Amino acid sequence: MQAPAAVAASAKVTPLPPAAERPRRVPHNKRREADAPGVWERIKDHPCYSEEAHHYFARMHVAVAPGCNIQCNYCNRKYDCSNESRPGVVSNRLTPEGAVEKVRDVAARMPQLSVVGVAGPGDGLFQADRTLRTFELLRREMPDLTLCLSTNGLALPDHIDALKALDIGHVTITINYLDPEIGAEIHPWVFHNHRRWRGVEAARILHERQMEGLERATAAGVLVKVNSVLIPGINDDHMAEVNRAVRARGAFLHNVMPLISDPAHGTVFGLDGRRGPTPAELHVVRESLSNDARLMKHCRQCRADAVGMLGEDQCQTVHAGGGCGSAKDDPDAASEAREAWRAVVADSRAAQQTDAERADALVRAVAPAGDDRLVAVCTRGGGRVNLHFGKATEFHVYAVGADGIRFAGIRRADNYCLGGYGESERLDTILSVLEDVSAMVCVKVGAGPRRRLEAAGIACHEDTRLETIETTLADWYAAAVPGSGAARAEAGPA
Ligand SMILES: C[S@+](CC[C@H](N)C(=O)[O-])C[C@H]1O[C@@H](n2cnc3c(N)ncnc32)[C@H](O)[C@@H]1O
Ligand code: SF4
Ligand code: SF4
Repeated sequence: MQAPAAVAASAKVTPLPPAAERPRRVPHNKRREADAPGVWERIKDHPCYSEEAHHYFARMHVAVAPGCNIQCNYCNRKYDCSNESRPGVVSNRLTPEGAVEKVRDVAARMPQLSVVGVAGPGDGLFQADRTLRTFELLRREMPDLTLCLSTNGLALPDHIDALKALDIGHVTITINYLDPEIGAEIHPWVFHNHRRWRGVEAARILHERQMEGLERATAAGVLVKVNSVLIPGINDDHMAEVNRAVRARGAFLHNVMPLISDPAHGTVFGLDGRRGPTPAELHVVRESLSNDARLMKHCRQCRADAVGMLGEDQCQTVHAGGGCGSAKDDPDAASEAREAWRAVVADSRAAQQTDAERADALVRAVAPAGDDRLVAVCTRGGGRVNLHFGKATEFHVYAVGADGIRFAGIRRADNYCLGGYGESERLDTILSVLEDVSAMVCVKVGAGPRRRLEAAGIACHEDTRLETIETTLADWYAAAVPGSGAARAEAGPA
């Protein structure tokens, strides 16, 4: 095989970054993430199915599905804002042929692209012919890309065979409730069997179809992710039951995500003033589900036309046709570049494995029982502590303690530093999203924000080595937790 640089040159793609800058994250979660034979192979390149993979691989949503067969009180597909990043929002709707052209264009410039999904702006199985046609064209032209679908599940039982025939092995179903009384508070109507159903009857139909779709999809070997929107006061006390039910029916991952609610979005919940959960409330619910590895915690609740690595959406530049260069279409060269990127990632993973496993084991060995701390990490990717506090637009939160180093979620807030000065109101928001966090780890933090963070009980730890997150956290832990430094010295270097 050609060297990555040669492949990149021949493909006229964005060259792979120099070796020193390439991500070198360790798949220490691999065993936790994939506990059945063959599963790791199916998730290792999927940025949504594997937290570890999202440091390496990009996804692209193609907005070929405008219509929807149900109504959710948190969704308003008419509202579109180019600066807004949340589900259902989209700037351009595509035909199947237009979608393939877009994917071809992005793939030629982004060797990290591994997954193409249909995720709205409506439901991919309401006008299923558009979605299936898109998959068929993509499967034919770019067979190495993983194809993926998100649906509310109402029409899923009717399309399992068609999805299997196209080798669609990853499907997400949104399931917010089991009890139709609760469901009726979330979904006012569904359109099924040529008529509109309302209230509890509608919610019962949706529930039965979701369970049937889930069972049939998992029986057909599809890796199913279940999305549940956590809506305080409606389904928060119900979430454990939902979790048990979907796991019992073979769901691979459960993504409990916060309600996004704002009157400006024009949704029923937004206009009613129903709030989403705070990050701390979301954390408590996720922890109560206690099946850590099978919970997705790195979801960014993307737009229906999102493109790029999770957390750094490039859809505006890509859809505007600029920003990434102007590579000529050349599917073979782009496919070789993707292959080369996968090889780079495989090497990096192998090389770094020991490092993070050792850090994890070290923390387990030295942590006093019951000591579990949440730490917010500033990273711009690659699994490293490599970002200044003032530039962070999201914090990767880890639980560090007797259970080792566990990824606990992403907390988003606008960055504090606005080029030379800091924004006090933004710091207020950051402090509120980090309310249950006991430390913040970054490359550098200014004296002003440090004072406010520390006054709020958040210790600040600077580390300029650009080390992996796990190694930095193990070092921080040894320094921060009384007694663990000495134990660490006995255990040897991380
Ligand atoms: C990618 S899917 C779209 C496919 C399909 N229509 C569905 O809803 O499952 C969008 C996901 O975002 C969720 N979502 C939409 N609006 C939301 C909001 N305001 N807050 C939280 N989640 C939301 C949906 O429930 C769904 O899980
Ligand atoms: S199913 Fe999806 S697209 Fe349809 S209303 Fe609900 S969130 Fe919106
Ligand atoms: S919304 Fe969540 S699951 Fe879907 S592409 Fe974004 S990160 Fe992945």
